[in-house]
Amino acid sequence: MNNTTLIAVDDVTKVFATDGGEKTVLDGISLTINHGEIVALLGRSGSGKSTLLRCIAGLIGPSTGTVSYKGTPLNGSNPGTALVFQSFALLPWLTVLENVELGLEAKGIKPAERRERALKAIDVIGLDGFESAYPKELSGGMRQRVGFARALVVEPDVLLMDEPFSALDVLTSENLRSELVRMWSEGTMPTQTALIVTHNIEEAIQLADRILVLDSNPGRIKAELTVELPKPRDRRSPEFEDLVDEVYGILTGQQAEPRRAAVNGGGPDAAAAAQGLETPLPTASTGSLGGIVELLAAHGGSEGLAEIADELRYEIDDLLPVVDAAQLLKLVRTQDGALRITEQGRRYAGADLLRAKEQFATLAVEAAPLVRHIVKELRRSDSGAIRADGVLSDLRALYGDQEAQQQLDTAVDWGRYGELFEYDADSGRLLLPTHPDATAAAAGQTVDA
Ligand SMILES: Nc1ncnc2c1ncn2[C@@H]1O[C@H](COP(=O)(O)OP(=O)(O)OP(=O)(O)O)[C@@H](O)[C@H]1O
Repeated sequence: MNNTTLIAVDDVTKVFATDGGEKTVLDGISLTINHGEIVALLGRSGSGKSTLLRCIAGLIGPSTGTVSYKGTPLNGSNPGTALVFQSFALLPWLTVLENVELGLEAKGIKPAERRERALKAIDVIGLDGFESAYPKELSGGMRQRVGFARALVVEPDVLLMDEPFSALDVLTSENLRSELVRMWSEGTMPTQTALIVTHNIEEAIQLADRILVLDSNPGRIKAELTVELPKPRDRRSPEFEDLVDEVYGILTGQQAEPRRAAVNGGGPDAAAAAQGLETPLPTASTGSLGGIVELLAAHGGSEGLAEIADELRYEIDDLLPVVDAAQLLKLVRTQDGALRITEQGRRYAGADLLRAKEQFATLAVEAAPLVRHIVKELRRSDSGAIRADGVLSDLRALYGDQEAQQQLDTAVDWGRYGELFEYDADSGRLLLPTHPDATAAAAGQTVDA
């Protein structure tokens, strides 16, 4: 591999404004992309992968730090890159050929050369014969090939891909991915250097020479792995499977970091911190929590995370919050990419519904600060009821609108299951189970505060 650095990201931070203040999405990110290598950026949903990719493409600027292309800091879009999006982003009224030519038109290249280069890119990416088709006449896989052709036609030094296979069905994405690996290995791919954003562990291992694992909240580089297995890689090989386990180990080793509210001045911020609300609840339903503990019990108490994801057909974004929640409640623990049931977990799996609920209630009050906070406030109130809005506004300062609501919804799900409190959507109140309106609220059960 040639070690010329094409892209250097130096101590990049990105902060977005939210309703309650601001949110640090990327924090102190430094990385390089060298000529001839394929780098994967792997992380959970919301870890800032797309934001980092957009900073590298120069579509947005970092709040602090720099992104450089061949040693020159960017000032606007990155001239050495082209993007492939998850959603294809084709213009429906243009043919395949015209869609591919579009990127060249923007660069002021003359029509004859445009046509010649577009035809070549179409040929390389396996779209020969479809030049005059319109996007709607193509399958998802073919449309994404157009997306690749449109990026490759400008002959970028670095191809930037944002989850390019995630909108495709499993077989189509497998097919396109394998084809790209083959083209890279055989040297028929015009662009030799790439950065791919993905939340799919196997995809990262299949494609990349180097994997950067991003931590969430805020996004930081948590680990870097070099993948030295020869390509094409056999995902059934023990080496491949070991790597999958290693990445699962890295991703689940993550502790939820206390959130620092960005509101200056400290008022609601300090109050929220005192209540422990800055430690987020993993957004897992009680049903999925019970399910994972039972699955483990049925598997003799221990199973690899990759196998569990396979069995449940879960992506990491579905599985990891459930694992986090089960770990938080000490029902399971992770070890080297495997999940093990704890004594507590065994009791939970073996209990009848009433006992399971009681046990859950104790564990949730012990380990989940938001649930504990709501129970405490309810017990403190004379009426046995509090307004959900008040809790929500404390959460907003820490998490922003959407995530604050998600936090409250999860706490309500947990509180209800453990029969710790009820939520009455009509009046927007949280209620102790002994409150006269609690039974009616339990019968309603919709959460849309
Ligand atoms: N323009 C913006 N304003 C405010 N917040 C934003 C903005 N863009 C992204 N965010 C927030 O930044 C966080 C990271 O988003 P980003 O899309 O980069 O993550 P991701 O790892 O790519 O996740 P996903 O896989 O779900 O796309 C999210 O919480 C998102 O809500």
